[in-house]
Amino acid sequence: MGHFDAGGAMTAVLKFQNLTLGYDRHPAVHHLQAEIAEGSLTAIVGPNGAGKSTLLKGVTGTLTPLEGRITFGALGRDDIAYLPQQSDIDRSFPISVLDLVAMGLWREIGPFGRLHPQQRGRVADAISAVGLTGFEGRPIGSLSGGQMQRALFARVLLQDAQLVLLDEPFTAIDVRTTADLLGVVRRWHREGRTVLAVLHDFEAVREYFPDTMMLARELVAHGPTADVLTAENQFRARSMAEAPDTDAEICVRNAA
Ligand SMILES: Nc1ncnc2c1ncn2[C@@H]1O[C@H](COP(=O)(O)OP(=O)(O)OP(=O)(O)O)[C@@H](O)[C@H]1O
Repeated sequence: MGHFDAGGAMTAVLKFQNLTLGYDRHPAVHHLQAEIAEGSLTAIVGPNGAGKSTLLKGVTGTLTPLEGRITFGALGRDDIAYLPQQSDIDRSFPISVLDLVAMGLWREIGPFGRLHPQQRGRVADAISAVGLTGFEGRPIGSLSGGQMQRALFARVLLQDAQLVLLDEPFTAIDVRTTADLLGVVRRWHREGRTVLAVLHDFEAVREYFPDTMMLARELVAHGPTADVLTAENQFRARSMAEAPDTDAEICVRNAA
């Protein structure tokens, strides 16, 4: 479960090698070189449009690199649980909280499988762990934003993945719900899972996330949170993000 092997070397769960990701050949993340240690709890921060969500989409495989690559240590890509931004989720889909959460067992039961009693118990445990007992039959469209986020966390809990990706999990979520869900994140960390979370609240990052990666299209800094969240790095990130994007087409830097 540790970050380091017997020789003290870091065990990487994920490696970004000269990674460029983008849309229609317009890069959003440039030439990223970084490694994510097994069991680490890392916040991804940076200004709007910095490429944070794009990076997570690269890890899930939704986006194929324009250049460079992403490699997975001992893990396969199917050992990832991903919580997208709330805005990317279709709440009009007519399913209950129970069905949404039970989708976390999809790998075990397949698309049309029935839940065994033992699996029903695990679904109930996950719903209880996020404080949603009593909401099982509610259509997801009737939930508040915070209740929906609790349900999505329960689904991730059931997925039992070694790598957990969270995209702005606490945006527009109240203090109490955030505290409860941060408890779930700490549990994953204690269990030795690797967690990457896109966050905007630096106070929460300082308090709960030992490591931070700061992006502004390019990597600004990556390492222990106190070393990364400096005023100087924040200033650099802002000026990099505000600079006009001269990469109208695929970036050719380092290509020569
Ligand atoms: N589907 C898309 N098609 C085209 N461009 C996109 C798409 N999604 C994102 N982009 C662009 O890629 C860049 C990075 O976007 P991304 O969503 O990764 O930023 P972010 O750091 O997550 O920002 P925020 O903090 O605002 O959520 C932005 O310039 C954005 O406009």
